Amino acid sequence: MTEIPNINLNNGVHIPQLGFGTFQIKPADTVEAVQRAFDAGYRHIDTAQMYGNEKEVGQAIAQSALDPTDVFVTTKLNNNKHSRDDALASFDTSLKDLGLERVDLFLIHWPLPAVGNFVDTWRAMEEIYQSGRARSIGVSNFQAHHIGRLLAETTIPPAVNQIELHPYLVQSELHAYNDEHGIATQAWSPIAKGLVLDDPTIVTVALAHNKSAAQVVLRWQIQLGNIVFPKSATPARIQENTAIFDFELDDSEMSMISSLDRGQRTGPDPDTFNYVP
Ligand SMILES: NC(=O)C1=CN([C@@H]2O[C@H](COP(=O)(O)OP(=O)(O)OC[C@H]3O[C@@H](n4cnc5c(N)ncnc54)[C@H](OP(=O)(O)O)[C@@H]3O)[C@@H](O)[C@H]2O)C=CC1
Ligand SMILES: O=C1CO[C@H](CO)[C@@H](O)[C@@H]1O
Repeated sequence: MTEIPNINLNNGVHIPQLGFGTFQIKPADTVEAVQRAFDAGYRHIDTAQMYGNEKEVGQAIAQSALDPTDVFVTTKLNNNKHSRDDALASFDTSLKDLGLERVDLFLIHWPLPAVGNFVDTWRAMEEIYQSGRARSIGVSNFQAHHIGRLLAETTIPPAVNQIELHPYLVQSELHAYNDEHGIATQAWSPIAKGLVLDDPTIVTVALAHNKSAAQVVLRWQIQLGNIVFPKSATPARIQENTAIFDFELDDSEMSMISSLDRGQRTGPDPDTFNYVP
């Protein structure tokens, strides 16, 4: 595998542009899956308090031959932890479960507009950042108007905005907004949970490059400058999803894939999602 490139975040921290997603990997399967990911060359793991597998991600890191500082670890604040005290306490629990002294990136998982306190939650994230125990802080599922409030009312700009983004939900405007404010875009469900893999345009481009549809979509993401962390519990796919740095899509192929946009979400709409467990 060619080396995975890094993206330089707005605070100078480097993040590998390709990582490994762990949503819906059962705790009992997580150590093995993450270990396979390390063996395949991934050095960036995306987890969340919500996924219930932080302990197992931590075990995989501890059991590997890697120095923990060589693995970029992201976790996310759960929706029922938005108050300052809960945010600080749950962050401590995440560190304990992961077995780490610090994480590389800590995100607010959802803005929860009806709950209405994400600006205060962000101030707790700033405290965590200032304590040095999260090398970077960011947001997930924030729309431009949510980020606008953070930029206007708080001190530290988010390093990333992690949003649903794939060929059926290209998010050009939000991506441009993130760029304009120096915020890196992370694409969750980068292959739309598999939904886009039978698309005839993607299949045609894949055939032209002798690559799989998933590899072509991930390559499209990389060339857009997005940070991706496809999830797979299948050993061959974990490997396959890394083989995306030995070919390039031309401008016309990039446009063909981007033009598949149909504003189709596979997950909740951030403006109306207010679920608190
Ligand atoms: N911030 C947020 O709100 C969210 C963040 N995320 C993060 O993003 C990560 C990725 O998103 P996710 O929703 O998992 O969706 P993905 O777009 O990564 O798709 C995962 C699905 O695609 C399958 N798959 C993976 N690779 C291939 C391949 N090469 N060929 C065919 N099928 C493949 C997997 O199957 P199999 O496992 O059986 O191989 C799985 O069913 C999550 O794991 C999580 O870390 C996700 C959702 C929301
Ligand atoms: O991270 C997550 C995994 O996917 C779920 C369903 O799409 C999301 O709600 C959640 O944010």
